[in-house]
Amino acid sequence: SPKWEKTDLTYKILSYTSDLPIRKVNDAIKRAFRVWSDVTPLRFRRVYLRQADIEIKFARREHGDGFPFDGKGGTLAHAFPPGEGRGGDAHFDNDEKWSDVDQDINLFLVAAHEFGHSLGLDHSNVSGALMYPTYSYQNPETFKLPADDRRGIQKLYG
Ligand SMILES: CC(C)C[C@H](C(=O)NO)C(=O)N[C@@H](CC(N)=O)C(=O)NCc1cccc(N)c1
Ligand SMILES: [Zn+2]
Repeated sequence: SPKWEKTDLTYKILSYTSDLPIRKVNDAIKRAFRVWSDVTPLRFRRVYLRQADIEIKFARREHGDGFPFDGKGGTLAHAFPPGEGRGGDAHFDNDEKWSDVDQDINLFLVAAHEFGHSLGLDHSNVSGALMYPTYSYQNPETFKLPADDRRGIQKLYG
């Protein structure tokens, strides 16, 4: 499966959700990247003006990549595997109710899952894994990367 051939990756946030303050979105995304940099040699740096490896945006319905979102529920977000151009990019469905700590859709958890895809991981069939296909809420304060996900990312970048 495709992987990044460099360890210093850049990301850029192109748009936001109105459900959360900008600083909380920035922080959730920063913490979601840290899930993966904590267990690999990968480093993530935010850029503001230049093009980035991983471009992040919130969008609804058709948003220019041929994979339209579907309104509230269903698909929450999607991300492209590593590569040039839109490779690595992560899009979040702006028709979801994004949350920081309570039970709506937790942005940190979804972003951590999407960035797994951005780094080259597919879905896992291990229930409880971050890369399991369906979302289940867990307290982001006590989040610990499950063993299956750590194994998967270290196989790619260990
Ligand atoms: C076919 C894909 C475009 C589905 C899409 C996904 O997997 N994106 O990465 C997605 O939004 N899946 C939902 C499935 C669902 N509505 O339950 C999901 O929760 N994925 C994000 C997610 C977040 C956090 C943890 C886990 N395990 C999954
Ligand atoms: Zn997924």
